[in-house]
Amino acid sequence: MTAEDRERIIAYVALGSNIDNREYYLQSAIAALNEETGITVTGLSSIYETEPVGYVDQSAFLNMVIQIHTDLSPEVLLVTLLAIETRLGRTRDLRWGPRTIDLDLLIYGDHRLTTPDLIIPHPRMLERAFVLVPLSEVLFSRQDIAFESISAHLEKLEGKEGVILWKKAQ
Ligand SMILES: Nc1ncnc2c1ncn2[C@@H]1O[C@H](COP(=O)(O)OP(=O)(O)OP(=O)(O)O)[C@@H](O)[C@H]1O
Ligand SMILES: Nc1nc2c(c(=O)[nH]1)N=C(CO)CN2
Repeated sequence: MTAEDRERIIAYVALGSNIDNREYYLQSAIAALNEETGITVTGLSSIYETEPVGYVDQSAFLNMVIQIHTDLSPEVLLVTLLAIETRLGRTRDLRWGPRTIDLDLLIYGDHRLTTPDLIIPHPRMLERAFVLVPLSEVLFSRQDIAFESISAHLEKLEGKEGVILWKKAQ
């Protein structure tokens, strides 16, 4: 089977960071994903500054969601996400604790999957406004943009322009 024969799946990945430099980690993760064979970044949400949820005694997060086109299987895609997290200094000291970068696979086409290592759709995404708000944005208004414009989009972060301070409703 050639690359052309393989099915291209549209998938959505959530990004989160709450260790400085948060913008650097988001940008680096998006660039790393786009450089992977079998992954093309095709859309992105705005970046939202959000209060920590779950374990609350930690710094505010930057969160966003991206759309990708991929011909990787869900399992290989997950391994790729975990490898990029590790390359960007992610450690796992505390569940839901501070992280340089968190990459969660939210949706993979219309597939449903439950294995010990991977659940799709992401089991906690419907409880998380910091996922649902940017996911809605990328689903409904920002599809299919060119990667070149992603860098321009992220440059807007300098001086915090374009960062929306958003607090979870109680
Ligand atoms: N859809 C998914 N996306 C990412 N990881 C998943 C998914 N389903 C299951 N996992 C598993 O969850 C494990 C732990 O992920 P991670 O350390 O990023 O969790 P977390 O971000 O702290 O918490 P949460 O899972 O609530 O977002 C991963 O190693 C992976 O095997
Ligand atoms: N605001 C916010 N809170 C969180 C986040 C996150 O990305 N943003 N991630 C968590 C574990 O996945 C736990 N809590």
